[in-house]
Amino acid sequence: MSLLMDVGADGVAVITISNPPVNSLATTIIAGLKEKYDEAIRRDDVKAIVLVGEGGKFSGGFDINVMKRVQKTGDKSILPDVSVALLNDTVEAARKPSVAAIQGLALGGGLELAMACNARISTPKAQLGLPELTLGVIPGFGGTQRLPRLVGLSKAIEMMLLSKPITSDEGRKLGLIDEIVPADELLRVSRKWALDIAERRKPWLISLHLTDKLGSLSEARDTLKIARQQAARIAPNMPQHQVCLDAIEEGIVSGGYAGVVKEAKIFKESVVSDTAKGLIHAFFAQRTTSKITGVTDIGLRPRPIKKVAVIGGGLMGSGIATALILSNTCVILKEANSNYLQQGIDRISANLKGLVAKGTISNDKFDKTMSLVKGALDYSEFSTVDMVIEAVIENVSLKQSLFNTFEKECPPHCILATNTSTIDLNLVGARTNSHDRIVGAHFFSPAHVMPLLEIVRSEKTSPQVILDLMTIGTAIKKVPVVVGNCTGFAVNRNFFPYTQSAHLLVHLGVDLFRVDRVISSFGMPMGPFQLQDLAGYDLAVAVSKEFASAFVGRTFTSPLVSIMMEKGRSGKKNGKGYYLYEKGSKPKADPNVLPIIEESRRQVNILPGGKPIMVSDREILEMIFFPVVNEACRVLSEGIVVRASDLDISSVLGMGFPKYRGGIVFWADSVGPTHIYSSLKKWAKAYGAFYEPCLFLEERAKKGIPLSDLVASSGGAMARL
Ligand SMILES: C[C@H](O)CC(=O)SCCNC(=O)CCNC(=O)[C@H](O)C(C)(C)COP(=O)(O)OP(=O)(O)OC[C@H]1O[C@@H](n2cnc3c(N)ncnc32)[C@H](O)[C@@H]1OP(=O)(O)O
Repeated sequence: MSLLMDVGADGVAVITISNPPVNSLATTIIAGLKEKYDEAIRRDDVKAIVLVGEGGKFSGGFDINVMKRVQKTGDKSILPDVSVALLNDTVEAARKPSVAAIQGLALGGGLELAMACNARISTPKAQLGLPELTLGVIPGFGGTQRLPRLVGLSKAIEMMLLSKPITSDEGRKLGLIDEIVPADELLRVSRKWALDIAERRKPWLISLHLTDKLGSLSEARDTLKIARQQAARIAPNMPQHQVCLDAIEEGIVSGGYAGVVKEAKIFKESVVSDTAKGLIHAFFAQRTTSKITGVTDIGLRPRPIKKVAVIGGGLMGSGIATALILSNTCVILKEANSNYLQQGIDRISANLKGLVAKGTISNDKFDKTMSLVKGALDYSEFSTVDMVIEAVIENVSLKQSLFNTFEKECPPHCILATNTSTIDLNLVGARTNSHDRIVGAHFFSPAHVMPLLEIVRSEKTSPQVILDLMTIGTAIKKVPVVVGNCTGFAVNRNFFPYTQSAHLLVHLGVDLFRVDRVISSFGMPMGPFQLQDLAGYDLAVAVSKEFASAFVGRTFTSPLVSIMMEKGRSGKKNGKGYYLYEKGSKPKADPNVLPIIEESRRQVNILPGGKPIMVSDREILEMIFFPVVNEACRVLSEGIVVRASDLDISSVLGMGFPKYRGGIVFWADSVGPTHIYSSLKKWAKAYGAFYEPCLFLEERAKKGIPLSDLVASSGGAMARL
């Protein structure tokens, strides 16, 4: 980490920020910037200043580790005073102009630093944005004030509220960037701009003083009002959106400086909010998944995977193939007959057309991408593939025979992966001698959209194979999480009690639609019953049987889905589930389901004293999620994941657990293991073994140890991996 200042014969001081990999603005960098500026302003041989980032990136923003430290210690005084002391009083108030020379990216505090300069020169395609809201904080280095003044209020609000970066080319059109130049011209042109401003050949603009793009006060108020309504709709549980608008409004009503002061105050408060704690935890958790002891730290290098065979062109296989070809990997799609093969190719084509319709890819890219997939009815080309991903139905003997064939037809280096969501890897590979290269590649449906990839390893899977799959997973834009081998792996196993506890509550007399409402307002994308409508009832029945046999004594089997099917309801598939589905309108709760629920309640007959239980919304939430936490504890204690934060990120990306709550284990620790344990114990006594807390949870609750602290575990944890 360093900050160098080099003063040229032309009188331009070039200050280079160097803090790999993204030149984040660590506190020492910020202190160094202040020192270098003071020196540059003092020195007679300096006429102007150019700021640049080392290694092709301007800056990825304020060092997020500092915010994490504040959250841990509660000590806000370690947050440096950047917006007033550095940017306002030093950079912008200097007698010598500054130019930001931007390459690669200028995000968050990085862009804010650039906006305090008097001009910004950029290379093409640099990413510019203020993504602070995704971390639960607001821009805190003047971004809420300078961005609206440079690009206009509406665009600035859009960039901040959606945390959506723009390219420098778009920035040039908007007025954020003054000139686009090739990388090898960046420094020369930036120096010239700096001297031109110093010598008044170009205007000396101070972003905070600009007002021409703000519009009238009444227009601004209307824009802010609409933005507030949108924010309330898209981010109901996230306060940072509204307070960001408060800071913007202050600057418009009372002037830029007042806005900067208010923004700094709100920023500091937002750093310690629960939302920021959850989102910053998730930021690091997601990046930590790429570090696996014994795999990524032993000097192995990923082997190139150029060609992949996908077996089965059904929903999963075609989704996986789509994800691969979208990232330029050649795919051979193997099917059992030409009819199925055509259907598989059509599904891939439909997936891509969906992306064209959304504007995600162009028609040209569609053609190029489709040309990367080739259909096959035999194994003649398998001798050239680097990886096979089997995505056929969950039938053990079919899979065994396929893997036996792969072993014969594929080259010895080829990775043999299965997309099974349930079957033991050792069983899948039982008819091979290739256990070291057999691995689970568990995608989530739709596979070309869902970001999570569970990489399932058996005790025999080689580190090289795991590393290769992690690498291709990242290349196809998935977040790979390495997990151990067990029924349901990490995500499905962890979340089976979610649906079951929802069903149990309904059979204890709680209104089904109320359960869904409580869970959606907690932040899940939809309630468990609406999810069941969407996923399909056949799947619900099959999965429920699977878990009932794997986890004897801690499952709840509900007849409700079967009765729904008997009554001609199949969920969203036939438009009639717990909800009614009509094209163009939102799902409507169907009151005709109530007699079906009554019938199911009669069959199960567990209403205490024949009467429905009385529970608050908070209790509903806890009765659904505490059993999930309980299973998470078992997953942790069995070492199915290497650290608790992997389960957090899996729950967020695989199940839609609200990211701003940090993931399932992080949330559980914020609620407190003691409360979770005692609640489960109480419900186990009243309603049965489904709620019985596991030993891991009991131990942590009694000793006051956080669930995420695996080191403190008394054995068991990580034993498998
Ligand atoms: C007051 C201010 O307004 C507040 C702020 O500025 S808050 C910060 C705002 N900036 C951001 O939100 C950007 C966050 N970073 C990113 O989105 C992405 O890292 C990126 C687009 C910059 C680069 O992405 P990519 O190349 O895929 O690399 P990625 O793996 O994400 O990051 C590389 C490393 O840099 C770290 N990093 C990235 N941005 C960082 C930051 N702002 N602070 C600290 N570390 C950061 C990551 O944790 C990761 O560390 P690791 O190698 O130890 O796991």
